[in-house]
Amino acid sequence: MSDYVLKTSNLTKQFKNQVALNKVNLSIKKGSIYGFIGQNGAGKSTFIRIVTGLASPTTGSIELFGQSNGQELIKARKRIGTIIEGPALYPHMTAAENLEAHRLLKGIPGNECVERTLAIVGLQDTGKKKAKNFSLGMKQRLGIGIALLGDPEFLILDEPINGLDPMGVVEIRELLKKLNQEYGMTILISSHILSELHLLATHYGIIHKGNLLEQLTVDELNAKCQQFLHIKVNNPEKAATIIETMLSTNNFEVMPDGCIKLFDYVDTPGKVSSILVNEGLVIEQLMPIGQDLESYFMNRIGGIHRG
Ligand SMILES: Nc1ncnc2c1ncn2[C@@H]1O[C@H](COP(=O)(O)OP(=O)(O)OP(=O)(O)O)[C@@H](O)[C@H]1O
Repeated sequence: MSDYVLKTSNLTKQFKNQVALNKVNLSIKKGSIYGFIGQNGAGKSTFIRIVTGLASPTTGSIELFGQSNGQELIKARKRIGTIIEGPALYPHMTAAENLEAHRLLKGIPGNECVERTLAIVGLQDTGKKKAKNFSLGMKQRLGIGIALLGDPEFLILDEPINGLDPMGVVEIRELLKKLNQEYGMTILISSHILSELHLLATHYGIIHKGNLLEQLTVDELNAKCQQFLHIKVNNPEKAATIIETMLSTNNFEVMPDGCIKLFDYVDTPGKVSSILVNEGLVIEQLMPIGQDLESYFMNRIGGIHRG
């Protein structure tokens, strides 16, 4: 059994004079939450449409649950749950009625799944309230509920957080975490804002102008974005002792060249410098280094440097 739910090989989509995807080799590990990041027009929707079978590639191939051809690939696609172009809700129906209508459309036997799904997405207490009166976050959760009918193993969501208020973002994040951790679902979620996927994705893929620039794990991304104070003094050993005793932290590293990376006090460099100076050290350099997630993304795609 492959460890991967999805693997693409040189996936390319060319519209008349526009290359929407250029030889994309993307892989998604079973059990991961894969954050697919790219600006508007980067190629995310085109990628998702090909994976879900709504469009075909110009060249290249996809392997889904180990299947890449004909009927087997069609069968493998039945193991995907997705929201295509916004949740297909019936505005005059309640949450339960919406789920029931979609259950019948999908030909899923037995209506027990309706109550179960309502509970999973946290809409079990919405009673007679019609979908048109739901908040955006609730609508999105109902859309995810519809995608969950049929017990998919792989959930694909195109910009599900787009336009939600902060509360809605938290609701969706918590729901997706639950689906991943409690139900073992693998999730592909696209966004044009990297920081939206922070605290959620375990893996990231950055796409720009149809090219997959980088795939990295959350630990690799955090390491790249880690902020620290870069300190260069005349006596690093003494500085290390002072940091430990007077700043009560050992969250620092003395580098081979004698420079110190201090991972605490990044927002209060003045406190660090005054203590070091008071203890008689000469500071040659002391500055915060590192970047936030959004700056990393912008730098990676060649945008403006804000870090
Ligand atoms: N049917 C089409 N015909 C021609 N060009 C298309 C078509 N669909 C997409 N494109 C182009 O392909 C590129 C990638 O579009 P795509 O919708 O995949 O990007 P995206 O990352 O999903 O962005 P968005 O979030 O804006 O949808 C864009 O330049 C877009 O204009």
